[in-house]
Amino acid sequence: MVTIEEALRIIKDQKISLKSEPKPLEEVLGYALASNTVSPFDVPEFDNSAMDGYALCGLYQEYQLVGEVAAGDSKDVSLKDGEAVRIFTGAKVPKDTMAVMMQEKTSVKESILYLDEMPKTGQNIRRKGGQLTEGQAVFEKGHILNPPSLALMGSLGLSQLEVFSKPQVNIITTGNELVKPGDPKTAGQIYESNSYAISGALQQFGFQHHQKTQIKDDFEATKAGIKTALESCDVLIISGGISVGDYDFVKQSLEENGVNELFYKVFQKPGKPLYFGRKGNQFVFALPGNPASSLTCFYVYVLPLLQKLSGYGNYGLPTYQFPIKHAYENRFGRPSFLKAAVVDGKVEVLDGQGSSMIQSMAKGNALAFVNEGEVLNEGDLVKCKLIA
Ligand SMILES: Nc1nc2c(c(=O)[nH]1)N[C@H]1C(S)=C(S)[C@@H](COP(=O)(O)OP(=O)(O)OC[C@H]3O[C@@H](n4cnc5c(N)ncnc54)[C@H](O)[C@@H]3O)O[C@H]1N2
Ligand code: MOO
Repeated sequence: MVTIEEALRIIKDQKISLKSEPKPLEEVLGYALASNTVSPFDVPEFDNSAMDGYALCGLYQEYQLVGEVAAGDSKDVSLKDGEAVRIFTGAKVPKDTMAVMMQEKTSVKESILYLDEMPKTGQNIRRKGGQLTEGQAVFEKGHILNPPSLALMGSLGLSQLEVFSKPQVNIITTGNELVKPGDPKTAGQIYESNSYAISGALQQFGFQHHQKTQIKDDFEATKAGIKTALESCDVLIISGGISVGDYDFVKQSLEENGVNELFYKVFQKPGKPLYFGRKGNQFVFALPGNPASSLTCFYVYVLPLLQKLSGYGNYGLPTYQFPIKHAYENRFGRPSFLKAAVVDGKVEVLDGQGSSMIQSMAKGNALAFVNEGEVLNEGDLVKCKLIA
């Protein structure tokens, strides 16, 4: 049995080699960049107008109107002192423009432009290189591409990026009692639900599973199922069959498939019988079958590994501290990730902390960490991971 810290440290310390691939800009959200990016040109590339209005040459309150420049116009307009042109947001400002006045502060009579106020030098002009200059560092290798990053890369004209590949994930669920939702079931059977939670949590963080297999509680079937799954994945996530029952065959089947144990059992609730192992460059998590245990272990342990394998520098859900809404004592005898709801900046520990209870987790949005035996008073700060 290891502590939570030891388990996380073992995951963090895994030596891995990252793969990279070129991908189109449309498909790189959530990927980490595999190389540094510098700006190929100044952004913006030319002085341009921040407003719909008038580009002014010289600083006066009256000008002779001599033409128009729209966004995208490439013609070179030159202005003489005392002249102005109609201009629109994003349009290249004529050479010698001193300022742009927004149209709401102007009036025009017979080609004479009148300003309601004196313009100021540089007013409403977005300068060449104002955001980035040619050759300037934009992102370092490892930067995780979020929507504004995609906009920035697009604005640099980059249609394809070199990113770290994401791991291929397979899922196995185990249990004779499990029936696919929608299929008929008999007494003693239940509907299989963990794979939907795991697959959903994968999607929540930009991953997806490749194969999903359901295996009966049978040693040979488990061994064969694991062998097949390991033929096509970087990370195998198994749910159930990892405890000490007579029908829990996962651990032995992993050993017989050449998977080396890195830890088994974590001093925590839920998810005590969690297993983590490695075979070459492949990793295996066997998550305890109880629905809340399996999903909690996904968020706390599986997600950081998947992100590390995707080239993330910082991985795992961040921890935030919130004051607790009510007094609470952890009487579970183990450090606990409690199903909780963070609302209006306060955390509430929800009813229904059993490892099989998924309803409370579904209605909440956080895992609140409370140490073994810890006694909290209303307002005390609690470490939380937000899961929704
Ligand atoms: N003698 C002991 N018994 C148990 C221990 C222990 O230390 N000693 N640990 C308990 C804890 S803690 C957990 S968690 C479970 C984990 O057991 P397994 O990983 O072997 O899981 P199963 O026995 O296969 O299933 C547990 C529970 O979850 C339901 N389940 C399983 N898979 C699914 C699924 N895909 N969808 C929905 N529900 C699922 C299953 O029906 C069981 O009710 O062991 C305790 N026992
Ligand atoms: O620790 Mo067990 O994982 O669900 O209660």
